[in-house]
Amino acid sequence: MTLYRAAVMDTPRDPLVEGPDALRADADAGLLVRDGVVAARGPFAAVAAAHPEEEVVDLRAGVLLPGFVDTHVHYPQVRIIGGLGMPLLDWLTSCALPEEARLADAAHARAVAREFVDGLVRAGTTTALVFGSHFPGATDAVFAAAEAVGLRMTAGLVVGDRFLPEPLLTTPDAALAHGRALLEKWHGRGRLRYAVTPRFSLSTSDAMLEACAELLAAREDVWFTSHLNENPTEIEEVRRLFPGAGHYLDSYHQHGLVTARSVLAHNVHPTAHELEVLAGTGAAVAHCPTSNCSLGSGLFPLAAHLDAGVRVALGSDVGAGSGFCLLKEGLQAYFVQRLLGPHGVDLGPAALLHLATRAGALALGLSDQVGDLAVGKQFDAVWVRPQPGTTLDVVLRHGADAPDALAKIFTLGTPSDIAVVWVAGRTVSGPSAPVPPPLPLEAA
Ligand SMILES: O=c1[nH]c(=O)c2nc[nH]c2[nH]1
Ligand SMILES: [Zn+2]
Repeated sequence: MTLYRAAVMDTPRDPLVEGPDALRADADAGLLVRDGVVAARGPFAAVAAAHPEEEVVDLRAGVLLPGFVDTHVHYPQVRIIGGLGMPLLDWLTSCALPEEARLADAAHARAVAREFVDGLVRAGTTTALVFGSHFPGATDAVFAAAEAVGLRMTAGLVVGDRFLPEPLLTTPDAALAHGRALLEKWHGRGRLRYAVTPRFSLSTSDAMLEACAELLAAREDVWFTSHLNENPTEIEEVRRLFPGAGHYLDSYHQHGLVTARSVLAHNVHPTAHELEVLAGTGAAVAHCPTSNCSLGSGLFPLAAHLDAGVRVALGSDVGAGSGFCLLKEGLQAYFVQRLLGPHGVDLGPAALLHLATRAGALALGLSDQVGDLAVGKQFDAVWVRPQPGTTLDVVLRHGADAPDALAKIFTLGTPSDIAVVWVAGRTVSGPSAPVPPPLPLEAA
């Protein structure tokens, strides 16, 4: 057992519903961790007195937060982060899809999988819903990389049978067979789960979406993820391709793909009826603010989602998004709501923390395990500890109170300020993280 002593902040209650007081901030907390689980929590003096024999790890030089939960991120796109200046469909054609085709090469895919998982944990992400690759071998590689590091990951084979470059195309039968094999191998293994992942309606025929439905029905605890209402040109094209669908969401819903185990990314341009269906089914939306800004997709209507009762969490959407760190996504979400003026939601620091942690856990059906640091939860945590003398270090030393410190962390924090990351009590990034094996590049 280990007794961590730290300033701890988390949001077991929802600040978007209950207001800023929902931030739980303990200036000098003791968290006793046994077998990767928070076994006791309270004022440090009280927990230490009750467990005098435990080794104490003193983290008071920084702030301890729950591990971040990224609800939308693309594994094959790590190396193309930063492709600026294009709207969605141009960016896909000239930037993302050519790079994704390179994952046909197994050694390349393994290297990218390692870079991807490493990028996530260095940024403090301990749980992620991941778009895999169009290639079964490459998707297998990202599961293996996540398992090796210990990342809590839900992912799946990305499938499509139109719009894509030829090497990325598949058929409904092949998608089903490959998806089933990956699901049987990885779903429920350790912290890994499978998500049925059609790329987006634009790249999937009704027959492909029917194959997705068949795979989703294979096991009751399998997840579903895809894209929705990201860009006006995309939406228009989906309307043309699915004349029988009432709207974009309907192209999935008609096949039974929209449920409480569905996470749809973006939804920047929803109709009122789509919000109603999302709320009614319990499906969640992954809000990807840096991606939406970078591709010029639009300003996310968070208020309309919340008013309709739709669950929303954050996604980095790497590689259209500008990096893995959910602190940056939180800040960008805040900026976007400010730009919406009277139509924006007032996102205080507690709301940003919730969106980056517990909201993601809720969206992924994992809130009984992760998302906050209550007793009984897994010790998935990040220690924000800026290097002495950095601007974040300076402003934290002159902060007023806990919400103020949290606002500063979201404003200035980067992966280099995240000193240690734990998943289930084990260090996955930081000084004592296991050194990963060498890249298998010689196999190329
Ligand atoms: O932001 C996005 N990134 C993608 O890779 C993608 N594919 C379909 N739609 C998409 N949107
Ligand atoms: Zn995406």
